[in-house]
Amino acid sequence: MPENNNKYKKIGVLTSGGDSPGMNAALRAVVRTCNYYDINCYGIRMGYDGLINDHIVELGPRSVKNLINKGGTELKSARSEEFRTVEGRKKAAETIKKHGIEALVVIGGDGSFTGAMKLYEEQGVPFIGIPGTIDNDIFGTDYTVGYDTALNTVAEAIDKIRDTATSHNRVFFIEVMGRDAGFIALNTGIATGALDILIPEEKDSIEDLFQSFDNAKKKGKTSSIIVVAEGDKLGGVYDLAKFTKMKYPEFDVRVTVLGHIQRGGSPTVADRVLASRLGVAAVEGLIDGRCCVMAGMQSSKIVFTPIEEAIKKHNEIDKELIKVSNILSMQ
Ligand SMILES: Nc1ncnc2c1ncn2[C@@H]1O[C@H](COP(=O)(O)OP(=O)(O)O)[C@@H](O)[C@H]1O
Ligand SMILES: O=P(O)(O)OC[C@H]1O[C@](O)(COP(=O)(O)O)[C@@H](O)[C@@H]1O
Ligand SMILES: [Mg+2]
Repeated sequence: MPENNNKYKKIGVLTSGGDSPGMNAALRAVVRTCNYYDINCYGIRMGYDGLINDHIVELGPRSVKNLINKGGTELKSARSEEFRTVEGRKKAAETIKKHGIEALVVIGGDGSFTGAMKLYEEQGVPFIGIPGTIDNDIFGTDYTVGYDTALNTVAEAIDKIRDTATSHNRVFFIEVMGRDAGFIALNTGIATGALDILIPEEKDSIEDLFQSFDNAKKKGKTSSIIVVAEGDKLGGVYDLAKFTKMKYPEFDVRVTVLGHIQRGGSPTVADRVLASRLGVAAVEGLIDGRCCVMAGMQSSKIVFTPIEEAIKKHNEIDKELIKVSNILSMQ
């Protein structure tokens, strides 16, 4: 029998915040690792709402069969307003106590980790986080679970838009997800040969955008794709399209908002492997007595990062990527 130093007998697992492809693979890994170490695993449905409302089911290795390839989250997710209150978190702690759950694995993003930290500080419930969000906006891991799948979904969609953009000599503004982060926009922009990429981390100006159009005209380009992160500060895609049309009345401008298709679909191999490794690491981390950390992957190695750092610090946008995009798009 493998060693379970911390003597945990019951661990709960939940998915919270925006779902992401690979959350199911992480769940499967957590459940099966618990079983390996002779720990009973409890699935909490609907994120923190499930803790508050006692929606808890015991999960064994067979309960997570046929899940590794499925998008979404079998446990379901929620953005729980009640959990943001001290009262809500008290109710959550009562449910945890009632079931004898001793620690949690929280699969989610920065918001979910903030909530878990408060639950620990106020109610003493230990936890380890697994970064599950398409946004890749969490410090302490090179990639979050779901990001790679989202990149591929976006690239496939933009490739299709390129076909019609080229056929009609059109300019397309394409909005991709990322409330506060430009990772999806920057990487898919490079991958799809965007003329310009607008992200919240960079100070863009409309003049810079117009300069890209002027340059494209000079180079003889007849259609263009501009990838815009949802959280870009310059304005939304519709305003950008309007201003562009005002400046260049001869342009045939269209807008596509890719929206929630970016969050669905079967996870890529990279996401499945990442989720599986982090799921095992999270349970083993708890067994080793770790708390209030996030299991992440840096340079292909498991790294545990204090949750405050994971939330507060930010993965910097790699300036080299911006340079690559600029060099390649302006030729
Ligand atoms: N400051 C906070 N205090 C307590 N709970 C929070 C806080 N921020 C987020 N949460 C909880 O975590 C949930 C998920 O957070 P959210 O920001 O929506 O997604 P993500 O975890 O993907 O970033 C919220 O709905 C809420 O229940
Ligand atoms: O599905 P919702 O609630 O409309 O949220 C949309 C947001 O969720 C995300 O897809 C993921 O964000 P989180 O991981 O923080 O939940 C963002 O990119 C997007 O802005
Ligand atoms: Mg978030």
